[in-house]
Amino acid sequence: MSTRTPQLVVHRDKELMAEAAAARLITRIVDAQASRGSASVVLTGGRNGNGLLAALGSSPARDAVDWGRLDLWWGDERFLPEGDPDRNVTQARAALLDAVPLDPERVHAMPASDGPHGGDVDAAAAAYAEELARAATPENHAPVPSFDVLLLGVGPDTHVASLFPELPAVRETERTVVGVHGAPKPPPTRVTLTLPAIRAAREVWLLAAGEDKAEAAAIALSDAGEVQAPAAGARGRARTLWLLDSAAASQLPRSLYPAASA
Ligand SMILES: O=C(O)C(O)[C@@H](O)[C@H](O)[C@H](O)COP(=O)(O)O
Repeated sequence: MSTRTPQLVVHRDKELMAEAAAARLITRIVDAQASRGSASVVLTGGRNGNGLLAALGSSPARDAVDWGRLDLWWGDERFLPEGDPDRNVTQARAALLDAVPLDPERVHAMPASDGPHGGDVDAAAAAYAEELARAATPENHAPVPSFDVLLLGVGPDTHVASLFPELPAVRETERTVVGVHGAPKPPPTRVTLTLPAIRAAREVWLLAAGEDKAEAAAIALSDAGEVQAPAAGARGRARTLWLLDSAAASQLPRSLYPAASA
């Protein structure tokens, strides 16, 4: 199987999906820390991303992670004031980050709308792109680090991060981070990694649970174009993994549905 071909794992329900994904992520982080000294993970907003973080927090294996040697980045952020309950970073802190001994210097939250760039979301996006570029090394494949795992929730319209179908952000081919204006999912103003930044990750994991994701998963895993179906363009350099529950997998063509998943 080519590394460009997404792999699928289907779980009974979203709770099991979150627990299995958390166990998988712990293993991946521990392996990366063992081989390279540190690990880097890109977090996603949304219920499934937060469900994974909560499951990770309740896993006894969480103590296997060296939390001080983990870099955390975000795939997107809702452009709201610091501490706003709708910010992805606020939700991630509540779900897990406040409970583990992370190095604050390695927690790379995206700028808030009351931060140094004020309400200028494009300047905030450019600043985050610079932060990523500073963390990249010459052997990385883009002006962003080669993230070990980049997590993405999938919207019912096939959006990932804040890359919505047909909006300019999904067509970006140069910049690694852009501001989003007029997103169909509230709030309308957001900051997002672009597909070139996402595709610099070693592994991209897409999380989808529930009936309302079934059509999106089927479209993104067929021959859809990335401008119409952004999830179709989210690929990792070494691996692309879709983690689904059975409801989200219910409309997949039989040819894609894995033979033995639980
Ligand atoms: O800021 C956000 O809302 C996101 O990062 C977004 O891309 C999310 O991951 C999907 O909309 C899936 O969300 P659910 O997991 O809640 O369905």
